[in-house]
Amino acid sequence: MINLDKAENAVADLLLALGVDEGEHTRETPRRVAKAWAETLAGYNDDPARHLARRFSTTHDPGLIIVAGIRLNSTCAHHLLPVTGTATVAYRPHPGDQIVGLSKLARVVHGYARRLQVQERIGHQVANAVQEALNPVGAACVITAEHGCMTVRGVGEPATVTTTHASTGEWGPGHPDLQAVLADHAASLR
Ligand SMILES: Nc1nc2c(ncn2[C@@H]2O[C@H](COP(=O)(O)OP(=O)(O)OP(=O)(O)O)[C@@H](O)[C@H]2O)c(=O)[nH]1
Ligand SMILES: [Zn+2]
Repeated sequence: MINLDKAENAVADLLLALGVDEGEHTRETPRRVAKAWAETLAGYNDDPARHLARRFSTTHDPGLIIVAGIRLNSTCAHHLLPVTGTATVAYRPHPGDQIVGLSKLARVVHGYARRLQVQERIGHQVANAVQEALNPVGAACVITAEHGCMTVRGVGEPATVTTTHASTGEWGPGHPDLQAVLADHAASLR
């Protein structure tokens, strides 16, 4: 849980250390930044898998379920800079198994993204949470994101985006369900 007062003091120290003072514009910046970090790291207050607890039964084979176009806002653990992009989450229940509400798959992504993260790990955490909760044939999380640490500093490659694939269960790279997931993900980026 973030300590707002300590974070505020630390940001005030940071501005001092950087030797910057923009008068009225930076006077309340330490408090603003502390509150912004509390929002950005809200995922640490959450067990994202809890969103998968409410289940619905089906009277038919639910087939392959893909939620594409989920907004991803995260923070690079190495540089504390934004990672922004799009996630796709998919799973294939066994016929007769229960399903979850579609919004919950986006909530799981948000819960893991709102932490200091590495893109590959977000995908693994999301796919594993779905696999553990529902024990489907397979689950996947595909993410395409822009890393501020590559676009606005450092190597300075503003056009780069990174795509990562995480899959569990029976879904290996050549699996037709996973190919369908990747196609939906690509379509969601257009
Ligand atoms: N695999 C992976 N690497 C990441 C991610 N986010 C940032 N990085 C990389 O983390 C690395 C940190 O490398 P360092 O050499 O320790 O840091 P640096 O000197 O700031 O590196 P540059 O970014 O190359 O300037 C960089 O190559 C980043 O591109 C991520 O989500 N996944
Ligand atoms: Zn980084």
